[in-house]
Amino acid sequence: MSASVITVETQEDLSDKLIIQQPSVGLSLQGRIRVPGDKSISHRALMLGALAQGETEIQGLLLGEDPRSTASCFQALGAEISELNTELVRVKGIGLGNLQEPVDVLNAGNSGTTLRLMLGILASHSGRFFTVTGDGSLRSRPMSRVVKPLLQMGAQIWGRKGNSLAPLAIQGQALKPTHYLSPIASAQVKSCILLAGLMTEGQTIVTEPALSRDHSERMLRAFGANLTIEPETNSVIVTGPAQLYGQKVIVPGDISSAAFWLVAGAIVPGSELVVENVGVNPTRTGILEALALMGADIQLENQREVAGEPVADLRVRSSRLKSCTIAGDIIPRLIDEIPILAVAAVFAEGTTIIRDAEELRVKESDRITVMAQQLNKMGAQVTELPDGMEITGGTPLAGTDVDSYTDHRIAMSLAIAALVSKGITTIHRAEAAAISYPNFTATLQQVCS
Ligand SMILES: O=C(O)C1=C[C@@H](OP(=O)(O)O)[C@@H](O)[C@H](O)C1
Ligand SMILES: C=C(OP(=O)(O)O)C(=O)O
Repeated sequence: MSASVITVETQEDLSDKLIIQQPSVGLSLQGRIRVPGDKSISHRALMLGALAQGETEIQGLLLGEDPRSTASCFQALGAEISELNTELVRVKGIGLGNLQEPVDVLNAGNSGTTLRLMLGILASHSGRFFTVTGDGSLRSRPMSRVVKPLLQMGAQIWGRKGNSLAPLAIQGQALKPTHYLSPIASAQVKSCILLAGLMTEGQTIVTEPALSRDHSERMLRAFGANLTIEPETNSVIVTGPAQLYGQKVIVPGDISSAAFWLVAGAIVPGSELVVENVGVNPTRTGILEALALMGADIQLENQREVAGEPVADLRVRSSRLKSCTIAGDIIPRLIDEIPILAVAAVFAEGTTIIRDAEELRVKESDRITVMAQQLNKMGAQVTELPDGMEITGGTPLAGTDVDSYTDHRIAMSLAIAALVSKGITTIHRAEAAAISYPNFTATLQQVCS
């Protein structure tokens, strides 16, 4: 059904206001859509392509700001990367150990994945000096989680606040292998150490308390690294020194981006949407399990494997949602989807509890505080917990002025909440969506018309 009014106004400071007016006649979302390429896989394809011998071809790369940051860092390190597009990006690798010393500071922008994974690569490139930084958000995010294990491997890294904050300076070294017992389940920590282990003689082992996304393991193996996985202990072993060889990578749609449409389709009455070609790697499908617990009607169709990653089309039909509790080992498998899950909980009957998610406090924004404050401004009942949120659903929302705090996932989550809020919602600094989802507003307009 048409009639919803969605406009974007660009401000003098170049930030965007996304204005969403709820239609007076019922809105329902319909159609078949695609979401942009997976952000985690896009970063890794660019990085491994740069480190490999020979050419890597990437289809379906995410053209968001974060992978652009990765591409520009690795260009500055000597890799030849063709113009970024979704059809075909070619990366001419320079081979492990051959990165150039860049003539300027490497800037990871807003991207934690770029900075943390790149640190493992730089620290192990002996004889070269690197400096790395990021935007205001990234410069406030903790880097000690990767600096500490790298120091344990003999790396030389300096930075603000006891080497815990960017900007950081790195003197590349031949590292020694380690067995790192990570206190947190983090794919960025795991991947950083595995990448450092590629050039390190012997067995580098990472053990994490719960399983985090395994895209690095899948892609490293495909590129020729010697990797052993011990699922019973959540451990990965890389034996170095490795050689990587250029590959063909096909990037599936990002389930973290699909999550906005899954929740929108579930909460907007009378909706039916199909999100095609979505990556459904089991280390990422916590959102599907959480929404199923809440009574969402989501079906996986046309399940297949594409270039080493499971893929499916996801059909969602609106339904009455009920509350649930989300905690424990599922958290790393839906960590980026918690802001949109909070929106689902606002429209569910009963009180939803989200716990063990303190990581959200150190993402692009403090996603617990920001989501609670912004949803409460719209009339929701969200209470902050130290490690999550308690959300009592069922109170109708009313549009008002809200702010993304320059966090892409917050901007898009608030836009979906606005579809079911009375009146007009204005989302300030909505341009943040382009970090992971450049054409979000266009797809929003498409499903609403
Ligand atoms: O490795 C990755 O690509 C990512 C890992 C996650 O972070 P953590 O490893 O910090 O949990 C996730 O939040 C981030 O968006 C992407
Ligand atoms: C946390 C995120 O990304 P990163 O850590 O790479 O900035 C995210 O995309 O939600």
